[in-house]
This record gives sequence, structure tokens and C-alpha cells, in this order.
Amino acid sequence: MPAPSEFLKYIDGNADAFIKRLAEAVSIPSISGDARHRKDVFAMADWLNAQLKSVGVETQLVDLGRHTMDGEDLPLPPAILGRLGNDSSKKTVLIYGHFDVQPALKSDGWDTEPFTLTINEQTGQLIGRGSSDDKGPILGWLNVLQYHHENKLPLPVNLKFCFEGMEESGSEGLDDLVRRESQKGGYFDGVDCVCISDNYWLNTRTPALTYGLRGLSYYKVTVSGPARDLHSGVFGRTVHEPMTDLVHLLNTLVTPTGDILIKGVDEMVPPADEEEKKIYEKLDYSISDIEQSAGASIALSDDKVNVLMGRMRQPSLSIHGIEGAFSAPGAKTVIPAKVSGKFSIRLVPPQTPDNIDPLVIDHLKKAFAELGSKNTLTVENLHGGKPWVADHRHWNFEAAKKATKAVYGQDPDLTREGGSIPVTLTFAESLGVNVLLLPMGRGDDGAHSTNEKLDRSNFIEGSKLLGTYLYELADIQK
Ligand SMILES: C[C@H](N)C(=O)N[C@@H](Cc1c[nH]cn1)C(=O)O
Ligand SMILES: [Zn+2]
Ligand SMILES: [Zn+2]
Repeated sequence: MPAPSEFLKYIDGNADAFIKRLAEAVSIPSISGDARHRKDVFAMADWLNAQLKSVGVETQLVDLGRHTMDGEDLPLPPAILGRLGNDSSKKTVLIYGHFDVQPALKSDGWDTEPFTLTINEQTGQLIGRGSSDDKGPILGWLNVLQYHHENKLPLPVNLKFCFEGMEESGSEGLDDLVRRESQKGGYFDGVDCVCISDNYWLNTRTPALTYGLRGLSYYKVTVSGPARDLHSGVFGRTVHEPMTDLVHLLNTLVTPTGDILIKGVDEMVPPADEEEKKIYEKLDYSISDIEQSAGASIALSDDKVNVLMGRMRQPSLSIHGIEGAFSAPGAKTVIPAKVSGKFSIRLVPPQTPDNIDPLVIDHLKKAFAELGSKNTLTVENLHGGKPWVADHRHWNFEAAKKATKAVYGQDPDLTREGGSIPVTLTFAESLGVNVLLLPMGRGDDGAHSTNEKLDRSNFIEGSKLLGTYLYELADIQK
């Protein structure tokens, strides 16, 4: 059953109002990883809850309890569960998205205020934190629902929703909720398939469906020693310096070309055979795509297959920052007393946080012992999640392929993504159904980066895609 042409017209006809709604969403700085913004994540939950109700969704906010972040005890933002339709002759689809965002400051290098949606009329770009990751995709669903609600039209499938406000900070509390509600009689009982509304195309021109995600293990390694920050003129070359120790430790983790030096981590992953390599060869992708989205000619290889495998089927280790280090302008001559290096490893099957943690901790302890330092080392795993790979020949994917062809006139790329959405595997395992990632944005959207954007056409055509996917799902043989 194709989507009604009136639906497609409605999305086009209301594009400006939809963009205005996106601007409202972007203006709420719902940064889950910054305690000072926790109230904004709550405000975002209230805003989204009200929007869902206004288009006919029956919702409930679920308290996920409390957690400790950077030593502070904080309330977790609620998850929003919703449902619309309860027709036993129809399939039931569970939609997931997240309403929290990564931090953003104009001083990070943004050209515009990150929490003011700025429309570039020339390029059609909608610029603002969360425009692509993940407020635009969530609002795409509101656009679809608004058409049906205003026109008093039933949806072709029953919908259930699960929106969370902690995805960018390890989805604290969500796994337990999903497992609980997936049991018989639970909120998600009866779900036939899941659609994760997050992620991006591989390039800027070919829509994609994603069937794999890397997992994640995020570490904080702390070296402490002096009772307080010291004067480097008075104490330099007289004491063990925590920063010097830490920099040595970080240097033992990964080579400049990405090889992971922690024994057993790279080795755990079997190499790709020729058949698998053909999958990457076929993808519409070039080195210039990665260099364009990175904003510089810095790809690790000139070979497209190597670059794609590095992102999709190999683990990677990235060093993110050093807490406690002097980082302000000027030339402060300080020896910081306590510094914490933050790094994470993106995981692929068969890696999991459980089998990677001991390798990392053992490596750091040995490397620290070799320094002969009198300082103190601690290693913490801040959060993590397992990798996920799905069957892309399933009817859920077939419906999404048909919808993509109908809206964009082309077949989608089938991708595995380098990023992580840990709850994806939890949905797959606890519900025992197929999970699909249906991306809205492009590969150069700059998620997590400065000047994040969503192209107007991706927001509008992407909203049509979400609606069309539901009509194709209704039709397809289970
Ligand atoms: C792919 C998704 N849009 C995303 O960005 N996920 C984050 C999840 C995360 C985990 N810790 C912090 N963020 C990611 O892959 O970094
Ligand atoms: Zn993200
Ligand atoms: Zn996301």
C-alpha cells in the first residue's frame, strides 16, 4: 500500500511549520552529559511529551531513578513511552529515538549559536545541536502523526514509542526498563519489529538502512600524586608528575594509524574474507566522502574498502581528553595534582565490554608499573554497550527498502555504523524481533561536532520516508 499522496503533499505544505517546531526543540539545551543541564533534559522530556499528546499519542513518563555522574548524585531524566492504535489485525512497530544531545558551545568553533536553529537559505541547511542527532528524526515522527491526527485517519500499523534522554551518556536505566517491559503483559509485549530513528547516511547522496552498530567501552584513567597543584619551577624534576605519567600511558594505547596496542583487542576480531570485502566495495562511497565530512584530507588509507572496514567492522580506540589538565589561554606554570585521561574503544563482534575490560585494565596497570612512578593509578569503566548486527533480508528491512525507493527513487546503501546505540541490542534480544535503523540525516551532518546540521530536504523527504515505511510495513508479508 503506497502512502497516500495527500500525506506527501501535507508534509511539503507544512514544511515551514515543521522547521519552526524543530527550532523549538533545538532551543532546549538537553545535554545529558553535563549536570548543569539536567533540568533542560527534563524540560525536553516535557516538551516532547506534550507534542506527542497533541498528535494523539497516549503517553507515560517513566522515572528511571538516579545515578552518579562525575561524583554528583542526579535524577535520571524520564523515558517517554507511548502508544497509538490497538488493532489486532495490524502489525505493531516500536519506534525509538533520543531527545538528549551532545554538549555544544559557540566557543568550540561554531559559526552560529548552537542552540538557535539557523537556516541557511542558500544551502538549505538547518544548523543547530541535535538537528540531526536526534531531534530532527524524532520530529519526523511528529510530522507523520500530525497528518493522521488532523485528518482523523488511522495509521496503517499500531505504534509504540520509547524515547530516552540519556543516550549520549550511556542510556543509564534504559536497559532494565526495556527488559522489564518486553516481558509478557509488559508495555512492549506484542511488538512485531523495531525501528530506531537515529544515525545518518554514509554519504551525502544515497539513503541508507543500517544493520550493524559498534559497541562501546568508555574509560577514565586517573593519575594522582601531589596533595595540591604545584609550582613547576619549585617542583619540576623533583617529584613524579601525574601528567607526565598519564601522557606516557595514553601513548601506549594506539598507534597514529589506528592499530590498538592493548594485547588481544585487535586480535579478537577475525579478518574479513573476500566475500565480505565485496560488500564494502559495492557501497556508494569514496575517500572524498570521508574527507569532506571530516573537513580535511586526513583519511588513514587511500583504499575505500580499508576505510569502510575501519569504521564498520574493526574496533577503534579514540583518546577524548584530559580532565584536570591546564587548558585555558595563557602560560600557567603548573604541575596538575590529579589528571584523568578519557578514552573509549568502539567494539565489534565478538567483543563486549565484559571481555575487553580485563585486557584494558591489565594493560594500563602493567604500563604504569613500568614507569616506576610513585603516583597512584585508578581505572574506571564509565559506560559501555555491546555491538549489534541484524539480518537485513528481514521483512522489516524489505519494507524500508521499498519506502526508500518510493521516496528517493533509489535503492538504499546497506551499512554498518561505527557509532553506538547500546539499547538496540537490548531491544533485539529481549523482544526477539528484527531491529532496523532508518537514518534521516547525511554523512556530513557533523553529529557530535561543531555546526551540526540537517538538510531541509532530509528533514522533509525523511518525514515522508518514515510515513511511507509504515504503509509498506502494513502491506508486507510477515
Ligand atoms: C549513533 C548515535 N547517534 C550516537 O551518536 N551514539 C553515541 C552513543 C554514546 C555512547 N556514549 C556516549 N555517546 C555514540 O556513538 O557516541
Ligand atoms: Zn549522538
Ligand atoms: Zn543519536
